[in-house]
Amino acid sequence: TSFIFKEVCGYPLSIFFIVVNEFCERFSYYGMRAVLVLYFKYFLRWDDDLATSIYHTFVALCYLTPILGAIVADSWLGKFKTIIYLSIVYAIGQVAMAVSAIHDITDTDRDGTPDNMTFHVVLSMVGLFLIALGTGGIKPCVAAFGGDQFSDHQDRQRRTFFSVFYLCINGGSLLSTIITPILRAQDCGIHSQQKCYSLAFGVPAALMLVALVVFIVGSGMYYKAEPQGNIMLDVCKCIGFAIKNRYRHRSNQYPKRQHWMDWAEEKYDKLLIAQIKMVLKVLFLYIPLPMFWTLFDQKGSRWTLQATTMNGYFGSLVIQPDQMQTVNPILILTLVPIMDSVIYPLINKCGLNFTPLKRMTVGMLLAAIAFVCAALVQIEIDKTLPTFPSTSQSQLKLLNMGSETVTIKIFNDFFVLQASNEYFTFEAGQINISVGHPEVRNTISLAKGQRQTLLIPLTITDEWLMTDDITSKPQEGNNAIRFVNGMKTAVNVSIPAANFGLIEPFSYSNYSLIKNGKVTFTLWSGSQSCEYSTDFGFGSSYTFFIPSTLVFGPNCQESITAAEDIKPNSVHMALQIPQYFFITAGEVMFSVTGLEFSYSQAPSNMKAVLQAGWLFTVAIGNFIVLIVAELAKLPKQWAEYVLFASLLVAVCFIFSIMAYFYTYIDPAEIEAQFKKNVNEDDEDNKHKLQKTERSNGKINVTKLSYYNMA
Ligand SMILES: N[C@@H](Cc1ccccc1)C(=O)N[C@@H](Cc1ccccc1)C(=O)O
Repeated sequence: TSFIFKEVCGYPLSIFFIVVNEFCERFSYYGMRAVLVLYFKYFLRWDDDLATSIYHTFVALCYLTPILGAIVADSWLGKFKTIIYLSIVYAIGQVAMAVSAIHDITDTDRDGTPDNMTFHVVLSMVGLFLIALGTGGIKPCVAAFGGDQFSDHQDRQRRTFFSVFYLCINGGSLLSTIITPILRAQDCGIHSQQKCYSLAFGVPAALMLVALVVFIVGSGMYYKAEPQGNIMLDVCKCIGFAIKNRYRHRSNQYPKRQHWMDWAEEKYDKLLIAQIKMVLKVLFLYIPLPMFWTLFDQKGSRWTLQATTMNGYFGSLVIQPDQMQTVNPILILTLVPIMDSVIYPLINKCGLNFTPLKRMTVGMLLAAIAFVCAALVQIEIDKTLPTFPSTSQSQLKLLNMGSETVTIKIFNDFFVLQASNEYFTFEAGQINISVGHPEVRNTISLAKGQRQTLLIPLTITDEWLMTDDITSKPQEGNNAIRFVNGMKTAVNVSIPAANFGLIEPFSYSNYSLIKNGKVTFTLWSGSQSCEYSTDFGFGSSYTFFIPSTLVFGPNCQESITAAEDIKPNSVHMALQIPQYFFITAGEVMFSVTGLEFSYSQAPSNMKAVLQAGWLFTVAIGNFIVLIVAELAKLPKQWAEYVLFASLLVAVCFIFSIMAYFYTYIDPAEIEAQFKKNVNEDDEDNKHKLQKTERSNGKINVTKLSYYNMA
């Protein structure tokens, strides 16, 4: 097809539209993904399990649909039209998501909650399906279409293009993962104000429309390779015939052929057979690759969970656990230029031939190192975690509700108690406690596997109270807080985000989860009130004790005592930076190189198909996470990290052997030779090829015979 070819600094101008398109599309995808689980949980009101399963199913679907997009592009519509049509599908999906998040549409009673949840669920599921079809479908086409814009001699420029392409992906995803959570946190609505998911999905929808418009604007400048018929069907038929023919000629009387695909020669074009061999060779090399993604994709799940058990205070800045993920695109934006302009040229200068497959091998090793770092951090975290009772043990803490100190005797040990912060561990089911002078004795039954607090009353002859305490770290960096009322009157405790309710005299509230930062509690007793402020870190649990002597006034700061049930997270989130550094350095070496490798080693009519094969390794990697985590079931998280690191090192070893035997090819050169020779007889053909071999020394005999040209 005809197109206007313009070059800027040796690069086709058309790639400008392609990289801007990719920037907007990735903004759209990652922005929507950043708030998806919260949308399920808080808008659609799904439980955690359903929300995470639907989320992972969606992500997996996004990496399976590239196969569909690639087949349509390479066999039928061509990459350009496939990108246009599937981008429209994608944008419709994003708009459907934005509309599904407008609560006012079905909020007939105007109470701020949707009244017809089915409408919102169905619309958002249709939206997600269209998005998965769109994003996955265009993904292999956009990268390959970008590669198509370069001519055969522009290898260096094409490599730079793939690096810039990767930078745009990460620029877009970085911006959107920062912006959409902010948009979601705004309040919006027509009749009532609610969290603004419609805006958080609306902006990605708008960016997808921008991506589409930018791509269409560049239309006249693209080189558009024509699809060459239903290539995938031909490939399948050709492979099927080769297998059948080989089976038919299995007896020793038939001479062996160099490659099993050569058994298709009786019926199929030699060029097609050669192209299939190229694809199969690369696909075979892909077999170990999913293991890299298995580790890579855990930064979104396991590493974020790890961050929830860490301290996120960076001076006055507080980093939330899921915000640590933005370290990845930030590092990509710095590492890709450093690698391209410093590290790789330096390695070249040292005379080392750092081939794509060697880079990918090093990338895998770096990812394994990242997991060893994660394991070391986990060991540090584990040291700070409380020791919870085993199923045969009980733990007990004592809290003196009176103002006088009391002497307590448990078995034969004496304790002088104001308020205790410590849990004592017991193997026995019952313990004898003697309190005060003269002694009051009591036999306490303890619950196995539980933590409990014994509230010793003001008058020790009164009834003794036992509370059940929290036995796991609060999730997602929250703090679990409760109040014990030691007063003779009921007290109401509230904060803007929670109400602990009315706490009866000598009793206690349930735990409430609150975020980190400074919190001011307001305590009410009748018309009297006072305020108590305190700072919370991440992942702690406290029991606040309101003493009988409390005097209501402007503040009750001095009177209330805090018993620490679980210490706040003390290992700093900055310790995760080395693991992020290594996994991202690994990603640059593995993923950026792999993207370009998949393009450069693919025959011209199957470029998108090989890109889809590359993305398929991501989908398989995600499934392996589920399988290994389910099968291994290791009691310690650090051991699981070490297991994944070891598996990757083993896989990396196998890959390096496979890579050693891989011979790089120039598909364009091989295809050109086939086309040149198509009408010439065998003798003439051989003669010409020998001449080529002598003149450019690039194509070697093994390669010619492998592709059956000689
Ligand atoms: N580094 C990632 C982008 C990212 C952004 C924010 C949080 C985590 C990751 C990236 O470049 N992704 C690329 C390539 C890729 C990586 C993994 C699986 C499939 C593709 C992308 O195209 O999204």
